[in-house]
Amino acid sequence: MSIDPIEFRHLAMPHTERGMVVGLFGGSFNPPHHGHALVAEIALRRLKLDQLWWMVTPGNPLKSTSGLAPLSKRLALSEEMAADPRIKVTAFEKQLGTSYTAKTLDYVKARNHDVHFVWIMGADNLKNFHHWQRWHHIASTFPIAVIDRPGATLSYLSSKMARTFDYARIDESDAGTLWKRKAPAWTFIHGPRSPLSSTALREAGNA
Ligand SMILES: Nc1ncnc2c1ncn2[C@@H]1O[C@H](COP(=O)(O)OP(=O)(O)OP(=O)(O)O)[C@@H](O)[C@H]1O
Ligand SMILES: O=C(O)c1ccc[n+]([C@@H]2O[C@H](COP(=O)([O-])O)[C@@H](O)[C@H]2O)c1
Repeated sequence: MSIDPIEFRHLAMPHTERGMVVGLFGGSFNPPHHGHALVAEIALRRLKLDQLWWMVTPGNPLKSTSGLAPLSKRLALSEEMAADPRIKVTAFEKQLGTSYTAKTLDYVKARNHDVHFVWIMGADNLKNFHHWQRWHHIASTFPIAVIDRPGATLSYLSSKMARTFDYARIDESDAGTLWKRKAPAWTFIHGPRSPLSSTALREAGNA
C-alpha cells in the first residue's frame, strides 16, 4: 500500500538544536480551527518557545474514530492554519505507532538531549487528564501549560490532575520560566479565549 505524500512528509520528528525551548501541542485537529491557532500563538508568546510542534494524532485513544478525517487531510488543513514559521506540523506519532502521550513523551525525551519541552493542552483536557494512560508519568516527564477555554475555566480548581499536582502549580506570571522547571510543574494560562471547536465545525458541515 502506498503512503500518502502529505502524510509521508510529516512522519519525521522535527529537528531541534541544543538549548531550544519547544512546546508540544497534540490534537485531533478534526478539523483545525482558529481556536487552535490562538492556543499556539499564546503558547509561543507566554511560554517563550523557540518552536511549537503541532502534533496531529493518528487518533485520540479516548475518542471514537468514526468521523475522524484522514490524517493527510488533517495535516494539510493544519499547515494552512499554522502560519507562524516557528510552528512545525508533524505526525511522527504515526511513525512511532502510538496515540498515547506517555509513550510519545518518553520517545521525544530520549532523542532530544539538552532540549526543553513543555506539553500544551486546552483546559477541557485538564478535566479528563486523569483518564489518560500513565497520567502521573506524563506530568512527571515535562512541565505542562494549560490554556484557558470557554466552559473549562474552573477546571484548574476542580480537576483531579489539578488537585493531585496542586503543589507543583506555578503562577502564570512565571509561565516564561516553566520550561526550566523540573516536572511535575504546571501552570494555567488565562488570556483571550476562543469559543471555537472542531465538533461545532463538523456539526455545521464545515469540516
Ligand atoms: N477553542 C479552544 N481554546 C483552547 N484550547 C483549545 C480550543 N480548541 C481546541 N483546544 C485544545 O487544542 C487541543 C486539540 O484539540 P482538538 O483538536 O481536540 O479540538 P477540539 O475543538 O477540542 O475538537 P473536538 O470538538 O472534536 O473535541 C486540545 O488540547 C484542546 O484542548
Ligand atoms: O495518552 C492518552 O491516554 C491520551 C488520552 C487522550 C488524549 N491524548 C492526547 O491529547 C492530545 C489532545 O487530544 P484531542 O483529541 O483533545 O485533541 C492528543 O495528542 C491526544 O493523543 C492522549
